[in-house]
Amino acid sequence: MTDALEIEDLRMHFGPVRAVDGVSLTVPRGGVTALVGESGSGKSTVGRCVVRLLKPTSGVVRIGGVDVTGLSRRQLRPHRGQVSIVFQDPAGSLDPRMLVGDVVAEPLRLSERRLSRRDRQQRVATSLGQVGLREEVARRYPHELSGGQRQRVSIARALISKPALLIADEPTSALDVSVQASVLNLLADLQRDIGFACLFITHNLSAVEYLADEIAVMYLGQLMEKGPREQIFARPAHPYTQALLAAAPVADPVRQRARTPVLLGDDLPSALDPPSGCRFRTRCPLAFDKCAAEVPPQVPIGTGEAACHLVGADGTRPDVRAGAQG
Ligand SMILES: Nc1ncnc2c1ncn2[C@@H]1O[C@H](COP(=O)(O)OP(=O)(O)OP(=O)(O)O)[C@@H](O)[C@H]1O
Repeated sequence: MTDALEIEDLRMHFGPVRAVDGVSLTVPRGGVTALVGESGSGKSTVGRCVVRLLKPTSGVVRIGGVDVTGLSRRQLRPHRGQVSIVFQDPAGSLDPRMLVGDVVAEPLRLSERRLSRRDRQQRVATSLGQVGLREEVARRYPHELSGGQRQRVSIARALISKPALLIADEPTSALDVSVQASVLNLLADLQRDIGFACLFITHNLSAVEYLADEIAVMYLGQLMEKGPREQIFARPAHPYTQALLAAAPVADPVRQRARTPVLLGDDLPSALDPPSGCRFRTRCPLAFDKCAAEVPPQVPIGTGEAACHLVGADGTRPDVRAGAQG
């Protein structure tokens, strides 16, 4: 069966800025793939290419097996309802002059243009109900709602067209810490109940521990590692994944103590002038000559793959924690 989303060798260059520089990943039907990495690594740009807010410089994006990369706006129309996006900042992504009901109904005007007014209202009510909001919220304006309620409205709007694929771009990062978990749980419940596929974009690896089936780790426009969630958490192969895991806050204090913190001290280098060879080498405690000279290929490890010269085809993995100590 075809995947809900296939991305092949995607590149998005803004002039000299190589924001995305050869990314390949898939989201299986009904599955969740998390795209994880620090701010500025190019995650949002990948999401925007998938929903075609950006036209990729090169590469292929297939949604439900259909190559949408070269399609014009008009040719894209029949596929519009297939994929939706939820952004980080609900205040910025909801039109303040529109009533919530109209905001939520808007995607239907594109994907199901012949729907009667009554059917549309019914769909709005159903969609609001799914995200735990009462029907009368439809007659309010976005600014009359709390941040968490506004993000629920964004989710209702994204799901009203019954998309096969949802792009969730840091959907909880702009919210009060107190409501982040409830919105995350809502998305997880909806995903399980409705069964849409999801590309979940986040800088916070621990946020996806219970949500993602697959994890792809991105650094400066490229993937460092990808694989099944259990493997990424239990046996991370790439030094960058290991560093991210060591830096991620965990709820379990026993595991917290068992980890040696690895400092990702310096900021991300610029996508304007990325390091030669392995892009992570300038911050990697294990870097050696070869890392500057040669771009590491993706090597299969377990059921995933990692791009590191220290990952062996026989399954050997570097250990950043040991390296940092020694
Ligand atoms: N329209 C644009 N024009 C020029 N550069 C851009 C544009 N959009 C993004 N970039 C650059 O591309 C790189 C990746 O940005 P992107 O927003 O995709 O990263 P991110 O990992 O999603 O980070 P964040 O979580 O902060 O959004 C950054 O260096 C950013 O400055």
